[in-house]
Amino acid sequence: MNEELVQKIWQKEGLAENIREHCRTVEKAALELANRLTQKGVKVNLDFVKYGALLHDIGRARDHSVRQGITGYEILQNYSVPEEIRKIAKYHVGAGITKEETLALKIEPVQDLLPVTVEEKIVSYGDNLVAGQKILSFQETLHAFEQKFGLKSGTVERLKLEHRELESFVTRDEMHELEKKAIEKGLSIEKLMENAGKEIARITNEFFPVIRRNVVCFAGPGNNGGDALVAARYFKSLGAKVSIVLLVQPQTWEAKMNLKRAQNDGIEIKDLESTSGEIVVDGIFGTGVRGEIGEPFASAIRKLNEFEIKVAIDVPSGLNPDSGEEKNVVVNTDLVICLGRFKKGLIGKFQLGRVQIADIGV
Ligand SMILES: NC(=O)C1=CN([C@@H]2O[C@H](COP(=O)(O)OP(=O)(O)OC[C@H]3O[C@@H](n4cnc5c(N)ncnc54)[C@H](O)[C@@H]3O)[C@@H](O)[C@H]2O)[C@@H](O)CC1
Ligand SMILES: [K+]
Repeated sequence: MNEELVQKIWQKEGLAENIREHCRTVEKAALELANRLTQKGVKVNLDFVKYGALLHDIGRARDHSVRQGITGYEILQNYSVPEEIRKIAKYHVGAGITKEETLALKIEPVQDLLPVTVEEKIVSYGDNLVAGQKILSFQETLHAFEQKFGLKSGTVERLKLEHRELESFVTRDEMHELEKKAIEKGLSIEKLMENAGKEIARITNEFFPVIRRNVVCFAGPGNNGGDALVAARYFKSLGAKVSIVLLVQPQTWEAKMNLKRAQNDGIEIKDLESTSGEIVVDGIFGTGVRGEIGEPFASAIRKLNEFEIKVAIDVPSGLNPDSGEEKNVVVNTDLVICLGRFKKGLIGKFQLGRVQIADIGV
């Protein structure tokens, strides 16, 4: 891939001059963001970002509808452009488009058009920040999006998620600092854990209604397990049939306390072997995971992966929260609910929207 090929494609497809200029501005915004991420140790392919930005609007040579991303993808199939760059064009429109929205907008074929990789998200987000030839701040962009799409629209929600993933993520240590500051301000781990459990149940229920369904909460030794024990109580109050799989006795005071509360609430504790259900909540390990995963945790992760719907608390167990490296076993999650902030190790790993952020007060 090189500049010459970009020029050739622009020329051959007859892309209007003002759109070419717009693409140059998006290239600038996207590369600035990509460089900031690289400096923070996030792996980004700068070529994909550069050429993806330059070609993201190629569909507009023929198509000015919301389908232009797919049209662009189709155009780029006629050239020797890497698939990673074609997909940047395909998924850049708005802050991505969901399958349901493609149906409503009559975009065919009906499908999710949501960015996944870090490069796809950078170009989609960079494009959103550009108004005409100007690069706006996130706040200015958010305001404009709220005016255009409505405060509670899916597009505005996804723009915020792009911002949280690309511009306000944290490492394990940074999260620890935020937690300390919250405690100095008068919050406690107990309160943060209560907030976390409540939000996990609420957000899960929004994606996968839990009423009358079997929800199994897997709890590991630390505070990630504590969150799962709190969530169990809230799932019950939402009408789910809840049980807990306790892999080891809780190790922290807050988790121990919440085990008692769950038991007092009449929630059943089940063995790993006898458990089954539809929705499973992964509270095995969060940001405190270290080294390889041994027993009984490795078997628990394998068992958990057999459930139909898998929701991870904070980080899928088995994933390094800073580097994103996968350990010997890892939870294949459908939805991750990050507590307080997006965790660095998850950048570029999930389709936009599949990582939600729970506000816990930090
Ligand atoms: N940071 C915050 O503000 C908050 C964090 N909370 C939760 O707390 C979590 C972090 O809690 P913890 O620091 O207790 O950590 P974890 O719950 O992630 O796990 C730590 C525990 O697992 C054990 N462990 C780690 N790696 C292991 C391995 N490979 N094999 C076997 N055992 C292993 C450790 O010995 C320790 O007992 C977060 O991910 C989040 O879910 C919430 O409770 C609310 C607030
Ligand atoms: K987890």
